[in-house]
Amino acid sequence: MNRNTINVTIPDGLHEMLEDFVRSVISSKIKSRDLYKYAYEYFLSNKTSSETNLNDIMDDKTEECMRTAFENLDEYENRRMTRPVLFGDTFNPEIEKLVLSISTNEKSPEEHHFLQQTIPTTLPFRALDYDQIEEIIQYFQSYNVKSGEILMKEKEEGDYFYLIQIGVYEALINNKQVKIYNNEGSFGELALLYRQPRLATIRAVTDGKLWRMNRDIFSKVVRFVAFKKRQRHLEFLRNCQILKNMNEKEMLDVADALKCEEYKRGDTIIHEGDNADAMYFVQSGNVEIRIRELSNKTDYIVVKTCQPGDYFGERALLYNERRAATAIAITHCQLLVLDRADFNRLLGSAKDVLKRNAEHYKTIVKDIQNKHM
Ligand SMILES: Nc1ncnc2c1ncn2[C@@H]1O[C@@H]2COP(=O)(O)O[C@H]2[C@H]1O
Repeated sequence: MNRNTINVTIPDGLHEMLEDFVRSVISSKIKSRDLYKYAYEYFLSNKTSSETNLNDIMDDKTEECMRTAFENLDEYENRRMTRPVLFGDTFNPEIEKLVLSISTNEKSPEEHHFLQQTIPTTLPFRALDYDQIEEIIQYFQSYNVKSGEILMKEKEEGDYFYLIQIGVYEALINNKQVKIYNNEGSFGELALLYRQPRLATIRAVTDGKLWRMNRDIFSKVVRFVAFKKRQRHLEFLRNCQILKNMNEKEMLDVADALKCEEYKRGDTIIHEGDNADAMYFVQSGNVEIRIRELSNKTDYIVVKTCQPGDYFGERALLYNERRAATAIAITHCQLLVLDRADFNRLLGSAKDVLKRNAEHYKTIVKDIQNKHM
């Protein structure tokens, strides 16, 4: 063999992987300066999702949820989206375009309006913007149902996700009714999200009208929503002073762990004296931090007004104590919530920064109280 010849083996799939990446860069119009960042996120999300199978997502939390599901489907539905949605497929940011080759069907203005109003309130689609909702409306197809029709059967493979416009539907497990949908709600996403057999049978109790989306499109749309959510959280975290020493991977982990909560003006988010289970980042709106006033001159004093980018609720987690103050939404607010387990697992050295900042709280309260005297 010629001494200058090097024997190389090109792994199967390398060519396609690079080709997909290049196509994605071009179609997403990535600028030169963003190339590394984009590549990092692109390969990381592909890696994470291609390494994930049903066993990975069936962790303790999910298993516990599944068990609960058989007893109480409602409870499961409330909790099912509290963890990041993961799939066996590789994620491709090209789905951003949602160019999907299925026949779409025309909608009347009333139908369009119904979908426009209902989609954002449906769990799998909550993170979508107005434009994206407009885009996915076209992939819903109407489906008229007759009373008694079985829409899906327990233990069978999932085919469609359904959104209810009209009609009453019952969910049955082992022929026992576990839930009733009365002219609103959605069903059929669990089997599609988790690649598992249907957990329940759904039967129409009355004639009705549904909107449905097939498995492939649903999974693309939901992965797109998860991708968008991650991007949005990352963007927010990159501007957080307390996290500025974190590397990109650590920040991605935090981004995935965050859960978005909305509060109306006047809502109490946490209450002084309560046990603590999470900390909060203010994504939009303002939150007032109030402490009960013991001198009785006022009911409470305002120790801080949190702006977008600020955080609160970390102190009780840091010191394993009860809440030292009450937090009230003084405008409509969107908050990013990090629960206790993720706080302990993911914040690392950022906790030292939080501790240093929390050391000033007592002085701040004293200063304010002195001003009130
Ligand atoms: N001066 C302050 N004293 C106590 N808590 C404060 C103060 N300013 C802001 N806070 C926040 O209010 C939160 C109430 O819940 P925690 O005690 O978990 O954490 C507290 C802090 O994040």
